[in-house]
Amino acid sequence: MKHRMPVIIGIAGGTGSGKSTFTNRLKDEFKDQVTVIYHDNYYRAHDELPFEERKLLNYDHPDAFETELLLRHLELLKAGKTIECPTYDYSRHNRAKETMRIEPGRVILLEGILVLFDSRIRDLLDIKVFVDADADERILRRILRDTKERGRDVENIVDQYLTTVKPMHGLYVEPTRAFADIITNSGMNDVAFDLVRCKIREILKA
Ligand SMILES: Nc1ncnc2c1ncn2[C@@H]1O[C@H](COP(=O)(O)OP(=O)(O)O)[C@@H](O)[C@H]1O
Ligand SMILES: Nc1ccn([C@@H]2O[C@H](COP(=O)(O)O)[C@@H](O)[C@H]2O)c(=O)n1
Repeated sequence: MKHRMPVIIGIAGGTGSGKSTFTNRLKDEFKDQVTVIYHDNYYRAHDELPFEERKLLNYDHPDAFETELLLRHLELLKAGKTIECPTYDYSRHNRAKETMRIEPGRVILLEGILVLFDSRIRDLLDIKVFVDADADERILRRILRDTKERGRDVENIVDQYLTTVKPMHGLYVEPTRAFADIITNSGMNDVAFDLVRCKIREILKA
């Protein structure tokens, strides 16, 4: 049977905006019919640096990501090939040893703060979503999440937010809203969810 190119849906937005919430709702709905790729898994490996230096790096600048690898992987998936996706360990600020095999599916969700930043990635996206939320809500959510799930303490989260997360958001994340086809005010917004859900159903039926 002829291979059909996967449709790639980019889900962008600031930290804590609700990207994963939105993505997970779609994954729950479509299960194995959609594949999720987390941009965070493409953070560069920094085995050459000790932990104390890795924790001070700027993780909100586009250069923090290995974009060439992500591009290559998206091209391979588009060509119907399987990829070995890297995985990331936030508690060590480094790429993990394990990789994840990803088979080419009909629909790929690509989620991350900067998935709409690079024009080469953007060109591979068929639908672009930007999840929006007020900065105060985002940082509060991040504090709760990162202390529970990413092995961080509040002092470190606040310091990182003020030195890199907030300024990079204004410079690199926020401007990509202009590229979005759909802007939603929350990952829990049912209308936006329904729009994307209908679109995916249509693609899977075709
Ligand atoms: N609309 C919302 N109302 C309340 N909590 C939310 C909402 N959206 C997300 N959250 C919570 O905030 C945290 C961060 O959301 P998440 O979807 O992981 O954001 P992102 O992937 O954009 O960083 C999670 O714990 C999530 O459950
Ligand atoms: N070692 C790292 C790598 C990334 N981050 C932060 O993750 C944020 C992106 O993930 P979201 O789920 O919040 O969208 C980004 O803002 C980085 O600052 C980190 O803290 N440490």
